[in-house]
Amino acid sequence: MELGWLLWGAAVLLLLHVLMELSPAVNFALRIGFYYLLFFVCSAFTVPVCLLVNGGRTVKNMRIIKTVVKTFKYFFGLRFEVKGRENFEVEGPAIIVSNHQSILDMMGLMEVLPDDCVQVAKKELMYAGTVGLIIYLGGVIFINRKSTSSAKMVMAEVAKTMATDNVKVWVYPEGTRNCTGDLLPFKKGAFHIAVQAQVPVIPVVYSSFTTFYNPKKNLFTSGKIKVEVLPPIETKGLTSDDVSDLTDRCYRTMRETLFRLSGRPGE
Ligand SMILES: CCCCC/C=C\C/C=C\CCCCCCCC(=O)SCCNC(=O)CCNC(=O)[C@H](O)C(C)(C)COP(=O)(O)OP(=O)(O)OC[C@H]1O[C@@H](n2cnc3c(N)ncnc32)[C@H](O)[C@@H]1OP(=O)(O)O
Ligand SMILES: CCCCCCCC/C=C\CCCCCCCC(=O)OC[C@@H](O)COP(=O)(O)O
Repeated sequence: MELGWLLWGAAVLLLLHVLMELSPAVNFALRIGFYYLLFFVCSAFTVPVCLLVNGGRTVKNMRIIKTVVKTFKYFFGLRFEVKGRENFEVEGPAIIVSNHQSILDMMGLMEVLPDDCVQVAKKELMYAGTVGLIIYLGGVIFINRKSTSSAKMVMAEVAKTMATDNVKVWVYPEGTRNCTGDLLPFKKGAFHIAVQAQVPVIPVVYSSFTTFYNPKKNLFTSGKIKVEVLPPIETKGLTSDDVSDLTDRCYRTMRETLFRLSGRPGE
């Protein structure tokens, strides 16, 4: 009986292997499906740990989440090469901005995430089952992208509380995923809060995923991701009139860095 189950298991694994070899679409679906499953299952196990250790919603839970998510890269053969970590060592709060290519960014985020740092996320993620629950417990700030006024109100509140809570805030200024190897124009929310709170902006750039990950081409192989944490950009003395310039400056620096890290000639 047991031998029968073993043979069935081996046959299913063999079939999956053959299908993956034959069809890039199956290969992609299985790998990305496994990625989702890891998040879903690990979140379910991590929720009680966070509740037991820290008692509820707090940024301290991010340390636990980070420890778990940092192991995921080994399943997918991904390597991160990080430079400039020392640039996170500013005293007090800061706004961290980075490029956002795909859901795989969650591994890159956790690879470099400094302590006491919360992220701004679309509110829909709160309803992603166990993942929603764990990111709620981690202190993630949820915004409603369909309502500019409500998103701005939440961001303004963040600008007020980040100093008192002494937290850093991680924002994806492109506002959505973009896996083209370039940057989308930046939204200004992150830069408004940096100026309102008079805290530095720290840009973080991840090299393009396009050589190993492309959902349109069913591509998802192993690969290396270069990450650079850039020097903080000060905002002391800046006013709301300077937000556009600050946004442009940050965008240009990050775009140049993205192209350099991705081995793409600049424009
Ligand atoms: C153990 C297993 C664990 C499993 C889990 C593992 C890992 C997960 C753990 C944690 C990770 C969670 C991280 C999740 C990542 C989620 C990523 C996302 O969800 S990205 C999408 C959401 N983020 C954003 O959208 C941020 C960027 N957007 C903005 O900043 C926007 O500006 C906005 C504030 C959202 C508003 O956007 P909207 O399109 O509605 O308007 P505009 O940007 O066009 O702005 C209009 C106008 O208003 C001005 N403005 C904007 N903000 C402000 C402000 N705060 N104060 C004043 N004025 C503001 C802006 O400048 C425009 O005016 P003008 O055109 O004149 O310049
Ligand atoms: C009972 C409900 C069950 C729901 C089950 C859902 C299971 C979901 C399981 C795993 C989800 C893993 C998601 C990890 C977090 C990904 C963060 C992310 O990258 O979000 C994208 C967002 O930045 C931008 O969104 P868009 O590009 O604008 O779109």
